[in-house]
Amino acid sequence: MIRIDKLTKSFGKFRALDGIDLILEKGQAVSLLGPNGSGKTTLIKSILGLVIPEKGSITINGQLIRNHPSYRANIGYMPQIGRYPDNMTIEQVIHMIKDIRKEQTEYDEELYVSFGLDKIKHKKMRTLSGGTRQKVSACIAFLFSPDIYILDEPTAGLDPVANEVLKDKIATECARGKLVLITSHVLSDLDGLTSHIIYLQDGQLMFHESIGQLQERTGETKLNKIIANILKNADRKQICIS
Ligand SMILES: Nc1ncnc2c1ncn2[C@@H]1O[C@H](COP(=O)(O)OP(=O)(O)OP(=O)(O)O)[C@@H](O)[C@H]1O
Repeated sequence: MIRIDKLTKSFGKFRALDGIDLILEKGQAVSLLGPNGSGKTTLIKSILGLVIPEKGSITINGQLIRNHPSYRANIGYMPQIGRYPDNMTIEQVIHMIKDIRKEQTEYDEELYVSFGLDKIKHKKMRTLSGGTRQKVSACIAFLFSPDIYILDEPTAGLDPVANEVLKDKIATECARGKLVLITSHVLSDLDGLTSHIIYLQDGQLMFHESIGQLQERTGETKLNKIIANILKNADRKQICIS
């Protein structure tokens, strides 16, 4: 579904992504992990066409994205921090987004209702808490039922109930054959949800494996233990080599 070949992006002399190769398939819930500054957002922005790589290519459903900008209509994006006009109400923001795609007449408003946004739709965006803004961002990402969801720290600021609502929604969409790419620093939020892990370090791909493979390799079941185990062993190898 998404194929990334030798993707390289520098900001000045600094290389943020260094020859990344990845294949992501439909029905997968892929967690994109790595320390601060490892290149996760740059990779996401490259897929969204918001960052132009200097080398390499990204293909979605067999089409090179640089030649087919319309591919973006098939991606639901939830940014780390959603920015909306302060004086608009929740309802007005949702209407504005729907208006952008007049040709679409059916919407997925499950999250709008499950999050209870329908009950506070007359509230202005500037009056909303951080978590409620996150809920609006999630609703917008899922509104047009795209085939691909890219969710950047989606659970940050959500209360435990909303967190579960969103996780259920992600699992449902994966079961329907959608591809979900998620970044999060809260690994416990990804437990039970993720089918594959991509781990970036200093702009390079450290590993890309299924949860099953990682559990077998480390003997651990929880994501934070799996990652800790791999990083500990990677450190040991480095110490042995140097
Ligand atoms: N527009 C830019 N100009 C210069 N450097 C940038 C730019 N965008 C990103 N970088 C640098 O590229 C590196 C990767 O940044 P990126 O935002 O992709 O990391 P990240 O893995 O998403 O980090 P975090 O976990 O903190 O969100 C960082 O060192 C960052 O400072």
